[in-house]
Amino acid sequence: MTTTPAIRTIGLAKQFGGLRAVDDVSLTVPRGSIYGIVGPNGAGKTTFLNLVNGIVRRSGGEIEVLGSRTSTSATHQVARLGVARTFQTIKLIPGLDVVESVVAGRYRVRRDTALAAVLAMPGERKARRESVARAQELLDLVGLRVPPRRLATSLSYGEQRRLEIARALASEPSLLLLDEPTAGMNAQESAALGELLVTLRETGLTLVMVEHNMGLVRTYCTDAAVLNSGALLMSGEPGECLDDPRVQEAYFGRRANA
Ligand SMILES: Nc1ncnc2c1ncn2[C@@H]1O[C@H](COP(=O)(O)OP(=O)(O)OP(=O)(O)O)[C@@H](O)[C@H]1O
Repeated sequence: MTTTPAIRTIGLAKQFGGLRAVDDVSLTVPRGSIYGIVGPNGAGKTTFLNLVNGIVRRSGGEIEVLGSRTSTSATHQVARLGVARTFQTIKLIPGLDVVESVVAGRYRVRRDTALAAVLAMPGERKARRESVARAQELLDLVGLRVPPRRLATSLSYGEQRRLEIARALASEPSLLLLDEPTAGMNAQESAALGELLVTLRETGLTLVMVEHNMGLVRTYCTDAAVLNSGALLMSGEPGECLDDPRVQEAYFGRRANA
């Protein structure tokens, strides 16, 4: 049984010029958790995710992902360890249909090459059939029931968010990082997403989610961390974190005491 955490940061720091976007953050995300990262606007939440998957390089401190030291790793190296990511702004490739959008996410596990695809070699045809079949399974898993040939960008916002998750899952990750997955969703869609996270966790995945929807964090996260001005304010059980007076103060300032 693996005992290394999904993510461990030690004194992690990122400066943009004079701004400390992430400031001395030491955090452990246990495997198998649904880990919520919350905090006011500009707290450093997205930057933290960007540091973990190598989109931005740290200014100081150390990062371990799935048992490997990744402090200086590039995004593709972190991806190869089994890390996938969705973004605050949906990033679907224009012109691709629903199934192709998911297949596009399989690059980490597909062994076929672009040349093989062009030549349509027998091995490539088999790999492609497998990729399409897996894409359809994943669309089912995320509960996206739309015609497979429908253009991805024609889906509703909530559907596109699900499609993004299916695409991220297509790389068969062990750790999925989600940046504000319910942004723009209504209450019903948000709750459905929460249920999806629970289902994904049951498959053995670790999920880390930056989220402004406190109800969702309280209901579905197993653990939470609160960032404020780049620093870790507290971490622990989600309800305890969200009800802590220091966290209320960070969110609402003096109004919390009024
Ligand atoms: N590439 C960058 N260059 C300069 N400053 C940046 C960059 N990325 C983020 N920042 C700054 O770092 C701080 C933290 O930003 P970040 O996006 O991580 O916060 P956040 O907690 O995710 O905010 P929000 O909840 O509003 O998305 C902000 O002050 C932001 O303006």
